[in-house]
Amino acid sequence: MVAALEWWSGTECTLYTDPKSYPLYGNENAIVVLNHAFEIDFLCGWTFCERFGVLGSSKVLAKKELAYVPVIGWMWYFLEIVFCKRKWEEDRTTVAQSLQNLQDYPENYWFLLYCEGTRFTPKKHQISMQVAEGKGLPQLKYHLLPRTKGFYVTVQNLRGTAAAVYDSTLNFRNNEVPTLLGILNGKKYHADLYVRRIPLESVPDDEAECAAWLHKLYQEKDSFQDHYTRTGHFPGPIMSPPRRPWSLINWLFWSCVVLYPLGLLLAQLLSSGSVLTITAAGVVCSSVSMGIRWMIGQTEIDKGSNYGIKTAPLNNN
Ligand SMILES: CC/C=C\C/C=C\C/C=C\C/C=C\C/C=C\C/C=C\CCC(=O)SCCNC(=O)CCNC(=O)[C@H](O)C(C)(C)COP(=O)(O)OP(=O)(O)OC[C@H]1O[C@@H](n2cnc3c(N)ncnc32)[C@H](O)[C@@H]1OP(=O)(O)O
Ligand SMILES: CCCCCCCC/C=C\CCCCCCCC(=O)OC[C@@H](O)COP(=O)(O)O
Repeated sequence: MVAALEWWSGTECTLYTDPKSYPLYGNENAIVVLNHAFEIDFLCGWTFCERFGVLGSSKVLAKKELAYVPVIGWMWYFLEIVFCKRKWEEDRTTVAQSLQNLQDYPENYWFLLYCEGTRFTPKKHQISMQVAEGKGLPQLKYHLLPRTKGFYVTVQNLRGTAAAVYDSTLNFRNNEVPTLLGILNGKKYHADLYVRRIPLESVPDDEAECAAWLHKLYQEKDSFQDHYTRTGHFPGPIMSPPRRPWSLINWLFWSCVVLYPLGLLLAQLLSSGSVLTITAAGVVCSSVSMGIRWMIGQTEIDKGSNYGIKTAPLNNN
C-alpha cells in the first residue's frame, strides 16, 4: 500500500519540522498524536514510517473492528497492535496490558494515537463541541474534542521506554479530499505533515493535568490548521525525508512470486474447457474482488461508525 501511494500515485509527502529534532526520528521510541480527518491519513503515516525505517515496528491504538479485516487485521494481530473497544470499562485493563508488552520491544517503534477516537465529520464535530462547551473548554474548528483516557494510559505505560510525543498535524494542499480509491486509480495528492517533538518528561504525570495538557495540545493543533488554511503551509522549515525504493522492490518481488503461478493457474483453468471449473474460478475472482472493495470501504468516512454520535451524553460537565 505504501508502494501504491509513493510509486503508483506519486503522492508527495512533505514534512515540516524542526531540524534539531529530525535526526532523532526513527532512532527512538515515540508516541505519535495525529489528527483524524482524512481517509488515507494512516497511509501517509505508514509512508513516513517507511522513510524513517520504522514501518515494521509501527504500532497504533486501533478499534477492535479492524482486527477482523482480512490480511491487514490478521497482520496487525501478529504485529502486537493494541486494540480497543472504545468502551473504557473494558479497555482500561486490556489496553494497559498490551502497552506493557511494548516495554521490551526490541526495535524502535512509533505508537500512533488518534485521540479524537473517530474520523472528523461535521455532525461528530458539532456534538463533540457541545461536549466541549459543557466542560468549559474552548471550541475547536478543525478537530473533535480529544479523548484523554487512552493518551493518559499510554503515557503512563510507555514512560521510561518512549522518549517523546510527536505532535503531528496533517493536511492536504488545495483542499484535496484524498481517498484510497483515488490512490489505486493513480491520482496524485499532496500531503503536508507538521511534526513537533515534545519530550515525554514535559507531559504531566497526574491524570487531570495530563488531560488538560492534551486539550491544550489540540487547541495548538487547531491553530496550526488555521495557519495552514490561511497561508497554504505549516509554520517551520521543510525537512522532507526522500522516497526510498524498498516498498517498490518489495511489491515487485511479491508480485512476481504471487502473480506468475496465479497466471499459470488461470491459463490452465481456461484451457481445461470445463464450464464448471471456469465458472468456479469466476466466482472465486468475483468474491476476492468484492472482498477487496469491502476492505477499501473500511477506509471511507461515509461508511464510518456512529462512535461520537450515539454515545454523546446530553449533560456532560
Ligand atoms: C516524523 C513523522 C511523525 C509522524 C508520522 C505519523 C504517523 C505514523 C505513526 C504510526 C503509524 C502506525 C500505524 C498506522 C496504521 C493504521 C492506523 C489505522 C487505524 C486505526 C485508527 C483507529 O482505529 S482510531 C479508533 C481507536 N482509537 C481511539 O479511540 C484512541 C482514542 N480514544 C481513547 O483514548 C479513549 O479514551 C478510549 C478508546 C481509550 C476509551 O474510549 P471511550 O469511548 O470509553 O472513551 P472515554 O471514556 O475517553 O470517552 C468519554 C470521554 O470523552 C468525552 N467526549 C468527548 N467527545 C465526546 C462525544 N462526542 N461523545 C461522548 N463523550 C465525548 C467525554 O466527555 C468523556 O470525557 P472524560 O473527561 O470523562 O474522560
Ligand atoms: C491489487 C492491489 C489491491 C490493493 C487493495 C488494498 C486493499 C486494502 C484496503 C484496505 C485496508 C484496510 C485498512 C483499514 C485501515 C482503516 C483505518 C481507519 O481509518 O480506521 C478508522 C478508525 O480510525 C475510526 O473509525 P470511525 O471513523 O469511527 O469509523
